[in-house]
Amino acid sequence: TVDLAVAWLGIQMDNPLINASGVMCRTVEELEALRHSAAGALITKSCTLEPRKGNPEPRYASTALGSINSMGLPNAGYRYYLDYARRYDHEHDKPLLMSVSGMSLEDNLEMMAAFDEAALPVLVELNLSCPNLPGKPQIGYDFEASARLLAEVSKVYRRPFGVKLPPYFDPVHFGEMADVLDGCPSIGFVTCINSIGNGLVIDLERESVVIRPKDGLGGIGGDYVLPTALANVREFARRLPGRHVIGCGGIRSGREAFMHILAGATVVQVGTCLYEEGPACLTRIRDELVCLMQDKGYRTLADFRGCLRTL
Ligand SMILES: O=C1NC(=O)NC(C(=O)O)N1
Repeated sequence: TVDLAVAWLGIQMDNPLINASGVMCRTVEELEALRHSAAGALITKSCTLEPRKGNPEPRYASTALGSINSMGLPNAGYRYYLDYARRYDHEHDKPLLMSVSGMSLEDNLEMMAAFDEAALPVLVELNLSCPNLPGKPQIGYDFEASARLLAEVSKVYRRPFGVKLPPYFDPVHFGEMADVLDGCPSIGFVTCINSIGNGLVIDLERESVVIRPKDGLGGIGGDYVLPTALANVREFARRLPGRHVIGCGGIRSGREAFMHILAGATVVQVGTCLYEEGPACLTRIRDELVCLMQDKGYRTLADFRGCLRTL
């Protein structure tokens, strides 16, 4: 029989599926639905110091091959998610991860210090890659700013944490960001990838863009991003052997989940597919992954993790 269990950074999951931060995780109701789903763990919507309404709508659209979004970090503020984490039954329930995405270095430090003070058995994923804040660049594309932020965060948050990275598209950049992360001992995991930023989807009939913010520019997710996501997973897993990589991008069946793990991912996150299909997709993907492993003769995820063949 197949065993999907994963133990990493002090948490135990009975399967490797997590929601991607931002999808179905902004309210307690959504988080509770995820907690009752087949997800092996759940992660909260990236939080900011104060609540945010986010960008003007329409700010999400689906396409035949995936999605485009410019949500603009709508969230209830970090205190709301910290409160949910305080009430959470960490000992008996599935692991809870928290995503943090401050609007400034100071905001990130204030939130991370609060999370440190709370000393909850959660894993924090620091978002370096939101592409949808007008006028603000993705920190993950500024290697020096990323290094400074991680050094400062490590001083106020004294436990291992992770980062959500944007996609990189050049081996030199994989190397530069891996060097930044290698230089920060607190980084226990990296999540590759966030949406591919600032794409443009056009509605041919209306001869129009499909989302309002930034004249139609938004983060791309879904089938479009799978090859880029797999490349980032494999390249960071190779360069950071002592850290975990969470694979995110283009997963909509057991097949892509298998590919991400084959490329080196410890566990995987599901975004666009979860948004479009709802939490039942996690049951489907989990079962598809089991069947695929059975067909291939694998009993555990470790039997094939990181074993992608080259030619
Ligand atoms: O990090 C993020 N990635 C996205 O694709 N969208 C959200 C957002 O816009 O809130 N944030």
